[in-house]
Amino acid sequence: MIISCENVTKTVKGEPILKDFSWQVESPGIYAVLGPNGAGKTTMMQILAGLTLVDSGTVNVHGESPIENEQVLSNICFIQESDNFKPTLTVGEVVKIVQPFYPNWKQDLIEALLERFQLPKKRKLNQLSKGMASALNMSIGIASRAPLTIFDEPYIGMDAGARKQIYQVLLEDYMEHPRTILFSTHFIDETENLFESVCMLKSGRKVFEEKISSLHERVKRVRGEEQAVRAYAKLGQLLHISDFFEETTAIVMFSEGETPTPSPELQEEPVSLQDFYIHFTDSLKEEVQ
Ligand SMILES: Nc1ncnc2c1ncn2[C@@H]1O[C@H](COP(=O)(O)OP(=O)(O)OP(=O)(O)O)[C@@H](O)[C@H]1O
Repeated sequence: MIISCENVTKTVKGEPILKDFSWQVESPGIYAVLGPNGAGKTTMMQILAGLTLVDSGTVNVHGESPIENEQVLSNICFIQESDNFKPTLTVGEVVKIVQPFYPNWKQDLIEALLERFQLPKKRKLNQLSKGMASALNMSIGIASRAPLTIFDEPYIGMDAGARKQIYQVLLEDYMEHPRTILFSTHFIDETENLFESVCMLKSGRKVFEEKISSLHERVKRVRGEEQAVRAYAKLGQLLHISDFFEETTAIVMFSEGETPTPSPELQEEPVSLQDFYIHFTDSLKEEVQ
C-alpha cells in the first residue's frame, strides 16, 4: 500500500480540519486532490509528508508512519508554493542542497529543466519572479523522481504557456518513470488530462474518490426535450439541470455498472472533471458541514 489513511482526525486551535478521513492509494498514478478553499487538502498532504501530527487515526506511507521516519521521508518529495529556502541562495545552490535528499534524483533532468524554464544557476531566489520560483520548485519535484511526489498548487505565478509546458514535462517523465504523484489544484480544466484518479475533499471529509475513466462511464450529460431529460435523470442522481430556450441539459451520476444508454432523442455530451467537480460539490452543500 502506498498511502493508507484510516479515520484520521485533525483539529487546529479547536477547529476540526480533517474529520474521519480515510484514503487508500494502492497503485502508482497521478492523483488529483481537489476541494474548495479550506477543505483540508494541504493539511492532509502535510500529514502524509510527516510535517504534522494527527489527533487520531493512522497514517502510513509505504507501510510505515512518516513521522520522523527517515526511510519513508527519503521517498517523499513535497512541493508547496511557499518560499522554502533563504532568498539569498542561488538556483544552483538550492539544487545542490536538495539533491542529497532524494535517492532517485536525476541531475540531467534538472539541468534540462533549468534551461527549458530559463532559470540561470547563478540567479538568486530573491531575483526570480513568482512564476520562475514556481518553475524551479516544480522542476525540483519532477527531478526528485520520488516514489511519492506531492505538488500542492505549485504553479502560482506561472503563465499559461509555462504551466502547459510543465504539465507536459511532468506527464512525459511520469510515463517513463511511473510513480505516485498527488497534485492539488484549482485549475482543473487545464490539468484534467494528467490525472488517472481523483480524491475530493470538502469541509475536512473525503467526499469522492474514483478513477477518471470510471467517472466518465458513470457520469453523463444529456441534452434534449425536458421530459425526456428528466425521465433519464430519474434513473440516477441528478447533479445539475438547466434550461436554454427549448432545450434542457442535465448532468446525472449513476452507480457503477448501472449507467443506462440515453434514449435516441437525447444527445449525450462529455462531462469534464471540472464540470463534475463544480456540480458534485454543489450538490453536497447541505449534506457536508
Ligand atoms: N496553522 C493553522 N492555524 C489555524 N487554522 C489553520 C491552520 N492551518 C490550516 N488551518 C485551517 O484549516 C482549514 C484547512 O486548511 P488547508 O490549508 O488544509 O485547506 P486547503 O484545502 O488546502 O485550502 P486551499 O485550497 O485554500 O489551499 C482551513 O479552514 C484553515 O483555515
